Amino acid sequence: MRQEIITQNKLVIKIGSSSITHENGLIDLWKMESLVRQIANIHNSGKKIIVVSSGAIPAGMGKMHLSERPKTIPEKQAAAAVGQSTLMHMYEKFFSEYSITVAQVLLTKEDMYEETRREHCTNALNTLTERNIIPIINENDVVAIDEIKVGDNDTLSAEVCKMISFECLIILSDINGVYDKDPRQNANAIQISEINNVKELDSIDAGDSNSSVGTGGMITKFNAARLLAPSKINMLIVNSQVDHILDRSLDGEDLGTFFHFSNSY
Ligand SMILES: Nc1ncnc2c1ncn2[C@@H]1O[C@H](COP(=O)(O)OP(=O)(O)O)[C@@H](O)[C@H]1O
Ligand SMILES: N[C@@H](CCC(=O)OP(=O)(O)O)C(=O)O
Repeated sequence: MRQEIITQNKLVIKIGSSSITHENGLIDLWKMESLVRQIANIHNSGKKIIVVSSGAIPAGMGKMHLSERPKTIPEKQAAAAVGQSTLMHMYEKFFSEYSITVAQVLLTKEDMYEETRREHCTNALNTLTERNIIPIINENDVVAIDEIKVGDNDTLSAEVCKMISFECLIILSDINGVYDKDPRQNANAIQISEINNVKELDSIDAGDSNSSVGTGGMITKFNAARLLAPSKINMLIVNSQVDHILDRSLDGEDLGTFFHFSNSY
């Protein structure tokens, strides 16, 4: 079942904040460089890639020397504004080493759910990928206040994957995959290799994030899975810190948790 990923050529890769930042929010250059190199290599192999990257608020937090994640809306907006440009600057720098052009795409909830805007957005993303440019998407946190926010990039990346009919969403996280309960709270938690039906999610204890930079934990990853299942789109959650994680996952190695939805639902 897992082998199906080998033949999938249209991938959305979602990068969680912890996969590219230090706990203090500043960009972790080794982590980002390693992920960019792997993504560039997959891109060179001919697959279509869209990146959804978190990290603007932590990066802004780091650059503004804030000791903790901002709580008020204006502070979050300010941190996102500072951090987003830092994030893109670093992606530009690393991808340009492999002669790959990237494009910043900032989305709001209306772009996902309002028909005309959704269509415009789909056209823009298709044009970029057809021209071999890698779109790097984030929520537009500077203008999206709580009531009009998607709120987390697990959900956003699933919506993007559906919108452009890509085949698989790969979520790069700080954990090896899904466990039957949060392994950071339960030492005896057992990892799950494959989920074949969305109903299986109901019996798993999905908790919130435990890190200073993450949003939503496993709760929002399960939301993403529930969005993808009816469209028969697969999903994979893997630990971004495992050596050569993307290459190995795309070779069909049994890493992380594979949500095999293409034949189910
Ligand atoms: N059942 C579960 N299996 C695995 N991780 C879980 C589970 N429930 C909660 N979590 C938490 O979800 C976290 C990953 O989500 P998050 O903190 O948002 O990080 P990221 O932004 O890197 O995806 C894990 O570090 C873990 O603490
Ligand atoms: N849009 C926010 C990211 C929100 C989010 O979902 O974060 P994460 O749980 O680290 O993927 C930012 O750029 O900081």
